[in-house]
Amino acid sequence: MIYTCTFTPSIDYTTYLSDFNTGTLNRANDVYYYPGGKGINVSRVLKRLSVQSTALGFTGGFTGDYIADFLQQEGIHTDFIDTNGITRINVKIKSGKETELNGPGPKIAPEQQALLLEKINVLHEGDWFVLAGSLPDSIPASFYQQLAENCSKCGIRFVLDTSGPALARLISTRPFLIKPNQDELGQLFDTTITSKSEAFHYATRLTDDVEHVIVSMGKEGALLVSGNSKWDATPPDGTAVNTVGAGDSLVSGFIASYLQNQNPEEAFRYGVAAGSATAFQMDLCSKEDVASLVSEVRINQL
Ligand SMILES: Nc1ncnc2c1ncn2[C@@H]1O[C@H](COP(=O)(O)OP(=O)(O)OP(=O)(O)O)[C@@H](O)[C@H]1O
Ligand SMILES: O=P(O)(O)OC[C@@]1(O)O[C@H](CO)[C@@H](O)[C@@H]1O
Repeated sequence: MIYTCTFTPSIDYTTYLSDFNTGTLNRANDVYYYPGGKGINVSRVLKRLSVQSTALGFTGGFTGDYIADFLQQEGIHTDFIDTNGITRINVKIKSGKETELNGPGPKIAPEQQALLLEKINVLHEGDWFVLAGSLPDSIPASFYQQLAENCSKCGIRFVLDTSGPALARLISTRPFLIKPNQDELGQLFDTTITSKSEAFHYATRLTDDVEHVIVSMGKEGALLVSGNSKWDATPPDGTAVNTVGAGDSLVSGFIASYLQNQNPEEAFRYGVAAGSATAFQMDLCSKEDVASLVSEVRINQL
């Protein structure tokens, strides 16, 4: 079974307008209210790729109810913990350029943290635990470390897609897969990454601890380093409409394919196709979208 865990879910209030200016009134042409947060996106895409998962995490208030109802209507099993607060609304402005305004994560009390540990204690060998999105400062870093170490000890595949100090701290817990984007990888090494060769260089420095390191680089595609093997992917051509969730779709595509044939190169190809399929439309990709792009992903083994 796959469990995704989103500490900081959101409603993604996604607006389309022809022109956006700060310091004045703007009127949107179209608005959409998607359930968001990285782990939730992973669960949504997995479902579209015919893989069932349980979405864990912390939600609250009317926005939290909206997210849970939306996911349940899509046939996704949810098991959220109530925070007693209102889940954030993240604003995504599409006006040729993409501008994002993400709210702060929830305050999570010690008893709510304990509830999450209880839920995770039922996982067993062979399960997957996908910890994705920002991790609130209200929780001590030792808590995340404990979660991750429990996974490693029990033979649970731990997938980590977060950033900043939490990513730095959890690398040593031996995740199965991490997927920083190029900025997040740069932050990890206190540098700025501007090319794939630099990204390969830094990704390779993580392979003692991490089985598969994927670095996503937007329209430049992505790279995968697994042990001594390295692959570079060029994505299909297309017009980006909404890239929110593209990285999460890459993670979902990788997992969905890996479950079938345990082949990292094929999983990577499928993941990149899923990332691009999401980038090319308003909401997240469908299985048909991914199938139509997969042969257009160019993979080069180095
Ligand atoms: N403009 C684009 N054209 C083609 N493919 C794209 C484009 N943007 C993203 N992708 C695909 O999606 C993958 C992930 O994108 P990106 O690197 O932007 O992820 P991210 O920064 O983690 O995004 P998010 O946090 O919003 O999920 C890329 O590796 C690529 O395959
Ligand atoms: O603030 P975080 O947790 O870093 O990112 C949250 C977020 O931007 O990531 C998802 C896309 O990956 C969106 O659904 C969501 O709004």
